[in-house]
This record gives sequence, C-alpha cells and structure tokens, in this order.
Amino acid sequence: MPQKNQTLGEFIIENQSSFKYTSGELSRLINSIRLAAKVVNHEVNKAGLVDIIGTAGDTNIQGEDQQKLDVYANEKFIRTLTKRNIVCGIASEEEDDFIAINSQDKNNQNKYVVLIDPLDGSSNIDVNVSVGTIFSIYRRVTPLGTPVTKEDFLQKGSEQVAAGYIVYGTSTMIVYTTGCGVNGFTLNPAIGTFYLSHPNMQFPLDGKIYSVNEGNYIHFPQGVKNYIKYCQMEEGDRPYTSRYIGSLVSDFHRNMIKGGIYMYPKSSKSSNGKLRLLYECNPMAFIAEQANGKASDGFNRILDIEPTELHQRVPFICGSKNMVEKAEEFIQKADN
Ligand SMILES: O=P(O)(O)OC[C@H]1O[C@](O)(COP(=O)(O)O)[C@@H](O)[C@@H]1O
Ligand SMILES: [Mg+2]
Ligand SMILES: [Mg+2]
Repeated sequence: MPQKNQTLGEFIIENQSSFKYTSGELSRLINSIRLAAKVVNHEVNKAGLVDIIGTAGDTNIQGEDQQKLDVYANEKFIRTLTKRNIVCGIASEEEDDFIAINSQDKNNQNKYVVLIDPLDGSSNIDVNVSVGTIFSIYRRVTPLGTPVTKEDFLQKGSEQVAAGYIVYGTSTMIVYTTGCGVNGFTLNPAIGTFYLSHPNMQFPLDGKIYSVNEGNYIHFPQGVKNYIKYCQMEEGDRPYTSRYIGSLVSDFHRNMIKGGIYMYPKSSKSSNGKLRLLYECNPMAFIAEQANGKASDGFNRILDIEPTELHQRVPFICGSKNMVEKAEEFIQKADN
C-alpha cells in the first residue's frame, strides 16, 4: 500500500518495478508531465490577472474557439515532452494532426506516444471554476527508429500503459494509473512538490450524484431521459443530487471521491455526443476501471472501442459501477 505523503518523485521511483515494461522511460515521462503541470498551474492560478483569459482568435479542428489558456497549456506540454526527448509522438485536442518527434531519427529509441487534452473545461477558465489536463500514454506499435504513424495513436483504450489528469481546483492534483491502481498527489504550492494525498483511490460502488448537462434534456435519447427521471424520483435513496461543473476532470474527480455518475450522451444535436475518445474518454475510462468504476457508451465498454479518427467523439457514461449499469439498463431497454 503506497505510503501517504511520500512525494510523487519518490512514488514514481518506488513503483517503477511494478510496471511490466520497466526501463525508467515511463518514469521520466511521468516526471515530465509533472513538470509541465506545475508550469501550467502557475498560469492557471493567475487567470484573471494576466492576459491569459479570453479567446486566442483561432479555432481548433473541432471548430471550437481556442482559449488563450488552451493554446498556452498545449504549447507547454508539447514543449516539455519534446525538449526532454522522451516520446516519439504527441497528439493533442488543439493540434489538427499528430506530431512526430524526431521519429525519423534511426536512433530514436523512444517507445511512447502521448495523447493530451491540454486544458479540459475551457468554458470555465474565465469564470474561476476548476479546469484540468488529461493525458493518455501508449507504447508505439510501429518499429523503433521509424517515423510514427496514425496507427501508433489509433489504439484501443485497453492498450494504454498509463493515463491521468491534473485538476487545477481548490488545490492542484495529479491523479494517474499505470495499471496498478489509481493514486492522487496534491501540490504543496509553497515548495512546488506533489505529495501522495489520495492513495489507492476507489469509486464507491454506488453514489447519490448525477452529472449531466440537463440543458440538453429534450435532445437526449429516451433511455437517457428515463434514467435522469429515475435519478430524480422520490424513492429509496433517491432523488440523487444533480452536480455539473462543466469540466469533465472536475466532475469525474468529485464523483470518484463521493460516488456518482457523469454522462455526456449522444443527442439529436450531436449523434456521437461531445467528448473525444482518444484524449478524454479512454484515459478517464482507464482510471475509472482501475478505481473499480465503469465507463461505457451505453452499450460498449469504452476501452474496447476501436478508434478510427484522432478527434472522434463517443457518447460517454462513467462513474460508480452500479450507477453506470443502471443507466445502461435504461438506455438499452429504450433502444429495443
Ligand atoms: O458545456 P457542455 O456542452 O456541457 O460541455 C462540457 C464538457 O465539455 C468539456 O469542456 C470538453 O472539454 P474541453 O474543454 O477540453 O473542450 C468537458 O470538460 C465538459 O464536461
Ligand atoms: Mg476536454
Ligand atoms: Mg480541452
């Protein structure tokens, strides 16, 4: 059992041996993400003071207006990972296509690719509500020393070797898994060190919180509507409480600690929902399952979905296992 209050650096070294592909490379990669997280955290904490709020004037490939902090965080993570020559490829919500890192260099023996959502919850940046960063790590499938290809990124979520998120909230935390459980580390801003504050995080099997943008209710499939009504009924331990921050990372984090379900279903407005499979749903699904939770699109396990596009979207339901299974029951019943 991890020792509470050990530093993230100590934890990474100590747990290196529990990782099946141990070579130190993944440890160095997690350390680089830790560094970039501190740089971005520094800027996030000043949102409102410095010229970091508002739109950057461009749109990303998804047609969304990029916020200045989206662009800033994207640059910092890509720069930190590239400068440390620790990966052979990066894909990001804010980049149209994947970026090959020195991969044409025959000597490039880096075997990991990283997919990131540099700033999650962009609509909350300007209003001082918690936001996050999400990352997903795979071993490349193409030979070392050859240029990375789309194939290296379009892997099923079940192939992830590590995944995590940073939440910039009342405190700043890194929460991640390498397939041996989920641990959370809180930043002590006075000394810039992350300490293990939440060892072996677990989703309660059941909860009393549901998180969904009910503003889209009329556009939801009947099964989703029925489940929301079920959450609101005066019966047994219901009604549940509705909590929706509008930042996936923050809603997920709260639900993992207190028990709850987060849903971004498909709707008549968006046939595949809003969230991106590769750098939002897969990493959160890996963490959820490692914390005894569950993640599906209403029918299929998220981690079994075969990706086809870098920025593809999927309906996403994630959280306490019994709650997700109840939601699936309503969705599948209404679909028949
Ligand atoms: O405003 P909506 O439609 O409810 O969407 C909110 C959801 O969209 C997101 O902001 C999408 O993520 P980005 O901010 O990274 O684009 C999620 O964090 C959040 O859960
Ligand atoms: Mg996001
Ligand atoms: Mg984002």
